Amino acid sequence: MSTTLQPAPSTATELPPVAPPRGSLTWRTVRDALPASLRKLDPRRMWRVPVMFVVEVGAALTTVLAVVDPSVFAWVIAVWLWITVLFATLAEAVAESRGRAQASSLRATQRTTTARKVQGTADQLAYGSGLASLPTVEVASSQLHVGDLVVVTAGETIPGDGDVVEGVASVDESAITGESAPVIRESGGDRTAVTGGTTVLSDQIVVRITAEPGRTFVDRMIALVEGSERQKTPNEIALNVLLASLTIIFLLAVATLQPMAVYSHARQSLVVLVALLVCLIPTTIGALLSAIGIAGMDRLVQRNVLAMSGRAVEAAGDVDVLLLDKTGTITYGNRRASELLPAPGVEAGHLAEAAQLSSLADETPEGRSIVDLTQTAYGRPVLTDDALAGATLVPFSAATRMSGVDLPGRPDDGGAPQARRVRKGAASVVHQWVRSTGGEPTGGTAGHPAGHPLVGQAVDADVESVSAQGGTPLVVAEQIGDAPARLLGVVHLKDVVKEGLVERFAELRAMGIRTVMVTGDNKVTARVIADEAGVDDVLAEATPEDKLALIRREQKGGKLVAMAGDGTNDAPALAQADVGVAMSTGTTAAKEAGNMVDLDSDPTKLIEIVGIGKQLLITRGALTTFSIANDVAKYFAIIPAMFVLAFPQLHVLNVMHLHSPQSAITSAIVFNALVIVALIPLALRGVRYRAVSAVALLRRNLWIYGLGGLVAPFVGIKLIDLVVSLVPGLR
Ligand SMILES: Nc1ncnc2c1ncn2[C@@H]1O[C@H](COP(=O)(O)OP(=O)(O)OP(=O)(O)O)[C@@H](O)[C@H]1O
Ligand SMILES: [K+]
Ligand SMILES: [Mg+2]
Repeated sequence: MSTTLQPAPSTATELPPVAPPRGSLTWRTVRDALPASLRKLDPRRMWRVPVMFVVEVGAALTTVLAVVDPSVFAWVIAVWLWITVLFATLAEAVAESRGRAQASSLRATQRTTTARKVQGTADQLAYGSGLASLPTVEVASSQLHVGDLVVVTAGETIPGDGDVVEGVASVDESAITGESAPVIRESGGDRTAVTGGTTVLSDQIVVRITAEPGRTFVDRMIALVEGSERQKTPNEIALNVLLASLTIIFLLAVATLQPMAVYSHARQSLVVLVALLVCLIPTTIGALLSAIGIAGMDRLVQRNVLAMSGRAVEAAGDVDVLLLDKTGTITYGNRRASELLPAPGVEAGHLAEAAQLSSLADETPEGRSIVDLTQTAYGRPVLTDDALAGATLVPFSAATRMSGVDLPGRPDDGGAPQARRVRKGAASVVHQWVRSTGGEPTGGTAGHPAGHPLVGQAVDADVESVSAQGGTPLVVAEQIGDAPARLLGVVHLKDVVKEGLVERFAELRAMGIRTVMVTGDNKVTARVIADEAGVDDVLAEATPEDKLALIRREQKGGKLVAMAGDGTNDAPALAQADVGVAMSTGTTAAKEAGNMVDLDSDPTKLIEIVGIGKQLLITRGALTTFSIANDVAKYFAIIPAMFVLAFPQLHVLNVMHLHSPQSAITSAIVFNALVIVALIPLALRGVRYRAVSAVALLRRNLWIYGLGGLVAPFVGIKLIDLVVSLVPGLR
């Protein structure tokens, strides 16, 4: 197996076209979005947003009235009502336009390529090596099916989504992530997944296809960014119900206004009543609601995160607990063997040989690094595959936390006279294994036939010291024949804590979010790393079931839980979490279990995801506040002006001194429409968001958007009235 990566041959890769900056409303974006916004005027679509549907019906009605009984006033109102609806559909179309651009550049990666398919079955996987040398046939990538094995060599395009089952390679994923730095993909560990359409830069890998053509990751991504899969979230539905109820209330209010008006000899025309209704119902938020949701998804996509549901994005905004795994999340994740610590009375060479033997068929990066170390630092020749003839492999799993090999005795052909079993893994489980053979791992002699007095304590001390440095200790033990197993020593796996985590976790704490590190590693290592990284809590020696149980426990207590993970062992927990972010490098199981995928495979991005979720909720809240405050203010701004002729006493309330009832109502309608356009950039960009507590944010936003919403109509309507009053026919 090749573990050194050859330098990458240079390949020209095109980056996706740069979309206009978020939240900008240039002529170009408007022009591009115009056809889509006109299509969205279809009442069958509009119906889904009741507030805007009412406006559209009102626009149609006033148009008819203007035709039947033409007047400048009626036409102006009709036109501005249509503009109001159009601004709403425009907001949504502009929000979607980025996704459309991204989708078309993604489609470009979906060309059919030729794949070299291995003529064999997955059974040949048993030894985890030698697949690439099997005979292959060339087939079109569109003909590949789940379970097929394909060989991909430097310079070739990976023909479909899959898991690397053999080898290690550097891969250019820029076609999908826009990130030009190559990434490592390798078999066995938590970096196995590859995406169709990406290019192998160096070395050779064998990939097992995991998605049928047409159902690949890129297909899903296209559907997502285009918004065709977007469904209203529960929160959006609730808000829509609220807006619809307000609409009905105002509809009744306006309907009952007429009898009173007639009674007081101030009968209002139908056009005025429709205009008044539109002014009072929450059109601002009704028009922008969908754009806010799309923009939130889009902000995630810009950070290379794909959310499979809008619900997940919202949940991210309300998260209470964040679970992070240690290896690869808090640490860099390239855990490598750095040192062998033999037990007293054990030759270093003997420990090295046993460590190598038990790692030969271990396809995890840790396993490979052990083989490397025994060769480079301990000069062990590489054992040939022959050394494993007739052997039974015990593969590593997160549930057993141990791996190894059982070799048969081969006295007849000059091999070892007795059967031999070697194990390596977490200290506690290797201890258990030693006990199961009748050995005593902690006692003075630690099952050592030579009866060395200090083996148990010495190995324990080494485990402790490796852990105290934040390393992962693997204990190696061996059993010859039927004799009790004995400890041979410790392998030190080194990993480094990522930089800048302390600050990020502090930020989360300020937002009121608790961080918990969950790891399969031992308590001491876990504690050391947790302290260095600054997480709030730690769960060590966790099996996949423990992770799942922890999430369920938190959820029972009413908490929303987010988790980042990459391993197959994380999949159950990712599925259970309210927000499950799978690393794109991770295993297919993990990617299918979560409700978000991070293309950059950066678990600390959870922090940004939480920020984006919060920003989405805050933006929606702020604009709802603004919209309703605005409508209330409009009521007081225009009602006195409308009735001032009938009730001269109202003049006291007519603080705005609007020109005439007609100009008042026209100005209010124009203002109502312009507010929507004015707020499109904010809806797309999101309200500025800082890491402070939810209560402080709420208070601040109530002030800004509540008060702003109350004041704005008075200023805006007055200014527009000054202009409108100059128009003949509206005076
Ligand atoms: N290749 C291996 N062979 C034997 N034992 C291993 C191997 N890799 C890991 N272990 C042991 O199993 C334990 C759990 O594995 P692993 O670290 O993958 O768990 P995890 O739950 O994914 O936690 P994390 O990834 O956060 O560290 C390790 O701490 C180590 O003791
Ligand atoms: K309104
Ligand atoms: Mg892991």
